[in-house]
Amino acid sequence: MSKKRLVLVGNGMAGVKTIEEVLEISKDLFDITIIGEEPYPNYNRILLSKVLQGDTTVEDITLNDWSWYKDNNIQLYTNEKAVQIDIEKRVVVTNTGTLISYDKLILATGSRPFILPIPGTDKEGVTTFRDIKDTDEMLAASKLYHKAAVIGGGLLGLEAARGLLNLGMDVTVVHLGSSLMDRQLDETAAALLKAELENQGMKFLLQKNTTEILGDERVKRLKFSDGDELDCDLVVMSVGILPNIELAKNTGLAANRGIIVNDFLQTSEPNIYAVGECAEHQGIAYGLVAPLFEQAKVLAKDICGLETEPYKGSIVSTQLKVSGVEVFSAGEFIEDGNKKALRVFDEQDGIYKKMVFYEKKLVGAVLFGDSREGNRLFSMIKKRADISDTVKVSLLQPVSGETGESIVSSMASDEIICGCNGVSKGKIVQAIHEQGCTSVESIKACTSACRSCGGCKSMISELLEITLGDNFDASAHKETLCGCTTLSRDEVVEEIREKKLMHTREVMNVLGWKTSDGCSKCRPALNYYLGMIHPLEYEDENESRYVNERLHANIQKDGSFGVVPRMYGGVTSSDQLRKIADVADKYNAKLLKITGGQRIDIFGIEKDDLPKVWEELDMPSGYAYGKTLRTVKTCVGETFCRFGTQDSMSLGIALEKRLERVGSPHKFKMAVSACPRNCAESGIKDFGVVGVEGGFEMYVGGNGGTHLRAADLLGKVKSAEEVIEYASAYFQYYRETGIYLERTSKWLERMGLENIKAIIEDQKQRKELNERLELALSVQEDPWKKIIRSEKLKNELFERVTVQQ
Ligand SMILES: Cc1cc2nc3c(=O)[nH]c(=O)nc-3n(C[C@H](O)[C@H](O)[C@H](O)COP(=O)(O)OP(=O)(O)OC[C@H]3O[C@@H](n4cnc5c(N)ncnc54)[C@H](O)[C@@H]3O)c2cc1C
Ligand SMILES: NC(=O)c1ccc[n+]([C@@H]2O[C@H](COP(=O)([O-])OP(=O)(O)OC[C@H]3O[C@@H](n4cnc5c(N)ncnc54)[C@H](O)[C@@H]3O)[C@@H](O)[C@H]2O)c1
Ligand code: SF4
Ligand code: FES
Repeated sequence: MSKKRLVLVGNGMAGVKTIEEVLEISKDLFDITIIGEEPYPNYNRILLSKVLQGDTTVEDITLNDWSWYKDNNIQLYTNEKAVQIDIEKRVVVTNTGTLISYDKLILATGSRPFILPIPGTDKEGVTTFRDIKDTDEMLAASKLYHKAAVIGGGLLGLEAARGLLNLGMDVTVVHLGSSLMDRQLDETAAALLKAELENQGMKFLLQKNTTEILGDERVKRLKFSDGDELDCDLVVMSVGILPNIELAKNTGLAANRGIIVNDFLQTSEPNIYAVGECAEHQGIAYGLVAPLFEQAKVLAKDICGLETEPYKGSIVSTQLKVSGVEVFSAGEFIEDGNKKALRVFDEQDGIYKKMVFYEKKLVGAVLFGDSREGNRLFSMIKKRADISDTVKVSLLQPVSGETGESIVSSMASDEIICGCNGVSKGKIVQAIHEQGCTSVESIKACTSACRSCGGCKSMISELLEITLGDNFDASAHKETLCGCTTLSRDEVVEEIREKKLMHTREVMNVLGWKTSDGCSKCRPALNYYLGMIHPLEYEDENESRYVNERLHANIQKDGSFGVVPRMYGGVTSSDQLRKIADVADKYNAKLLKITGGQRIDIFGIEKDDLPKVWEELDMPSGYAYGKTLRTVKTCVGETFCRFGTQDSMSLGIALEKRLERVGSPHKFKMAVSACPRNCAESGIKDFGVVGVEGGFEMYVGGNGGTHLRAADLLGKVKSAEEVIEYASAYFQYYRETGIYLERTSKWLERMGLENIKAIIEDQKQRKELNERLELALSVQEDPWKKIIRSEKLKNELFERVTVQQ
């Protein structure tokens, strides 16, 4: 039987993926020809962001090199554009006059960037970000010019802006709406994202409508509808995309925004198909690879004559590829009358998680700051899983206990695990069984999974564990510090001590980090470990800290900040209250609120006003944002209460003054109650003290948050001095052995209460722990005062973005 002629127009990601799927079904069905306008073999467009950001090179993003076409007998025309289709004769005509006959024709012409219809877009220095040529243009411009304006604060614009920052440019993102990534994030997540990117050095002009690009030959300035202007010598236009449908339209195929296709990717002409960004299915033209790869699978089967499920549309998820930022969005992420949201917002650490439910189903999610659960939530959204028997908030916790079985194990074989590269669970399992893969790295090499954004890594690890069963070598799959290294927390800490490493960069270089900059998980963790190991020598890296810690205040939903001054033991004075009231009035505070830790939170302070507020308060920072001692809650105790057996306030104040400021793996809360009635809730604190006849009982590992845990009895002592000595030793032991971001409740369970007790009760070890803590405490100073004193710090942290009028 003679082969049929299959022609593909568009040598991009969706088209070539379809050909790969066809070849996998059979190499003997078709004589294949591909026409591509770009001069390259098929490459991974997604990774252009990484090329611009300096994480990889153009050479490394090729998906199928020239030899692949040859080996598969594919006739390839590059640098050639299909300009006409003769439906009667079944011939494609290219711009060079080449005639190519087909039996089946696939159009995969992708999209082109939308160019704003304003004067000046033809000036030198105005570019888009779509292909290798654009990327090269930006790389070259960064060597000659300094000020870049990126128009459009969507995924593409932000990834471009991060790349240009990495190239040393001064970058301003000009965005039409009031919040970034408005197609993927709600306002809260967008505000957190903006704050994080500002701290990386990106500048923003929101709600700015660009009306003209000014300059002579080359761009000099942008002009906005409100009359403002912005100097720039490079403009990147990233305001969305438009499907390439001209060829289809000229041929008379039905088209709307994209080329209209049915559930088998057929156009209005029986032998012509469309796939990828150029195709419109049920009114949607997708702009992400995962849905395009799903289409490719259906199309390949159909075209090869195999029975296939129809394509019914896709639910999409996105992740921003900017190092140091974890953002995930999937499905319907905005609530309305019928769709209800569940939000968890850890303001201290800038972690925000939102799930949107419709009836008994999870239909959307937004994660900021910690996106580990993204893949699992996405899988549940896609499956429309019934979650009526699940405690909803537990969906945000790692799989175990309440959430039941692992999502990966319940996935069907043809479900996609790596969306970026279209790799299914079945293909990965096959690689494990047939090619002996035992690690994510080998899976990457054998299947291409995990080669792009890395978002599928945890699922691949889980699949390896499930598939290899008893043969799974846990030590080979130990919990690494993060994806940038193969080392665990303990190994990294040991290496830092042994090799006397002093900077985060040095750790990354010497210990062979896979990324040049680390990520949002390892940078703050390394900063903590280095400070804990070298308390006197290490210079804290503010830029490695989370946004609240960097700015020493708590960012709020509306972008303003909450300020919490220290009130030792929850005790205040009329003088302090007057100052707080004055500051609140003067800086238009929106709310004054008594916190759970017995102090006052002044909400609604603008970022630029923070140093003035601190100066006028003239009180120490309450570290309400820090991974350190937060508060020591006290009851009034024997001073006023008739049940009180001990002076709880004095002890609370002494403990707070002793332990404040020094960093710990996570926040640390304390309480002192003067009798077993326990009014200060000592039983749910990291370290709680209860006054009893003849002394004090000390309780540890309590937690009153999401994972409620009653504290365990550490022991009983006679005097307040002994409490301070034990508490200090306990705190230091946690500092030295805790995993960054591990609360004491988890730490205690991991280490074992008896083991901890043995250390703290040993007089010699207790003394040594106290001495080491003393050393760390000796170099602490109040951060608010430090910033107020230093013009340089003030400028770095609170500088305004200036707009030329
Ligand atoms: C910088 C960047 C980063 C991205 N990051 C992500 C990401 O992280 N995750 C994600 O899911 N998606 C991402 N995307 C989107 C993703 O790359 C696209 O969705 C995907 O490449 C679309 O595939 P396609 O085959 O439909 O189109 P394309 O990959 O654009 O391929 C179309 C090809 O057809 C050619 N062509 C067009 N017309 C003709 C013609 N008449 N004759 C011959 N050839 C023609 C074009 O030159 C092009 O090479 C990103 C896009 C960019 C630009
Ligand atoms: N990580 C990823 O998944 C990733 C990365 C890059 C690109 N992409 C894809 O590539 C495609 C293109 O990305 P994009 O960011 O250009 O598209 P987009 O449509 O997602 O975002 C464009 C943004 O520009 C804004 N905008 C529109 N008009 C404007 C104007 N006049 N001035 C200023 N801002 C304006 C919009 O509000 C929108 O937020 C999308 O399909 C996207 O999904 C994905
Ligand atoms: S804990 Fe005891 S001493 Fe303290 S306030 Fe309550 S009843 Fe009084
Ligand atoms: S999902 Fe992006 S690399 Fe796998």
